Amino acid sequence: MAAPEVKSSSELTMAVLGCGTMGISILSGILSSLDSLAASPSEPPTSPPALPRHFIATVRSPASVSKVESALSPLVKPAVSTLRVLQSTSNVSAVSEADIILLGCKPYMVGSLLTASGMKDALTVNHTTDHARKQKIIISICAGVTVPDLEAILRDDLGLPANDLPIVVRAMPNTASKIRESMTVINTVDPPLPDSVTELLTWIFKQIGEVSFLPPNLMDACTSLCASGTAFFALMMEAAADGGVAMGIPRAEANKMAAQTMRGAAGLVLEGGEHPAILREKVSTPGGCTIGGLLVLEEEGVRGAVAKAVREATVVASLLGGGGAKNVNGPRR
Ligand SMILES: NC(=O)C1=CN([C@@H]2O[C@H](COP(=O)(O)OP(=O)(O)OC[C@H]3O[C@@H](n4cnc5c(N)ncnc54)[C@H](OP(=O)(O)O)[C@@H]3O)[C@@H](O)[C@H]2O)C=CC1
Ligand SMILES: O=C(O)[C@@H]1CCC=N1
Repeated sequence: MAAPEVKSSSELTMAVLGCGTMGISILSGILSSLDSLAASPSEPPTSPPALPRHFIATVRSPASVSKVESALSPLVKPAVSTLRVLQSTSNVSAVSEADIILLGCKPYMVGSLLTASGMKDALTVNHTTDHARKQKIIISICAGVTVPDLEAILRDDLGLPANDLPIVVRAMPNTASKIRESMTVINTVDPPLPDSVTELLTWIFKQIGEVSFLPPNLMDACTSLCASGTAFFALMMEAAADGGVAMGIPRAEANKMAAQTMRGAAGLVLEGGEHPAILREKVSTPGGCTIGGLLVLEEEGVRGAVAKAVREATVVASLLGGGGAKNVNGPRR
């Protein structure tokens, strides 16, 4: 664990407030990426002028401090990056020190965390220095919490003057950030973010996977398709492996075969440029086993069920910012 260091102008500090499953996944990806960049310095420079190299992660409990330290410390390389893992009592000092603040807490915690005593000073722009350099960037990955929600908390609840508001960004990554295979959607805003901020955001999220920019009205659907989607595909993978086990394949082999087959199908679409429907047809020999299996899936309504799950999770996601959804799946069905 490295101690805080004097930063050069090309080094930014990023604080992750609430470094749980997602915070660990995102920091794992970024730390690995910084290490790879340092290992291949001859590559053409495509990075923004200043990169996040100093990281502060906060969590509530001492047990989580140990968990985050053991997950991330092996990825911190001296001369490349530094990391401090602190308890939530240090949220304000972490924000004070940071250029970029990633909100990785649960959606219902955002209000209390951003209005903690001392947070106003920690977030206030220092007008005695260069404004552009000192305006902090808050990136929220919290499901259902919109940019206007965050700005209202900062302006109305915390009392920050409008011209002192940090730059607020909503992004939706997924847990595959950990292996740098996230699908992250960044919420576009009007007026657009400054180019330098877009460049920095793109760099951050490109280090952990693919990045798309979409308007705010689609962010809940993106949360469902990309973030919850990891769990949806995991369930399908598990179901396919179960079928294999039922037909005699050992569990470990079945899990590996299901996962690699899913990866292969995804690769044919993403890298091979194949449309999913054409891919499905190419595998379906007339009178063969694939069409037999596919028709069972259609008769059982799998297509409709999967699409309905994406629609349902979109609705639930939209309710998470206002204190949480009650009776998930209850009143809407
Ligand atoms: N899980 C996912 O796949 C995805 C989640 N998201 C969003 O990401 C956010 C985080 O989700 P996830 O990582 O699953 O949640 P976790 O529960 O894994 O992580 C939340 C973290 O917040 C910490 N925490 C609690 N209170 C405080 C506090 N006052 N100050 C600082 N830290 C605190 C917790 O610490 P402790 O462990 O000590 O309680 C924990 O480490 C959510 O808003 C969710 O909507 C977005 C995309 C995908
Ligand atoms: O289920 C949830 O609420 C979180 C947000 C997106 C993925 N997991």
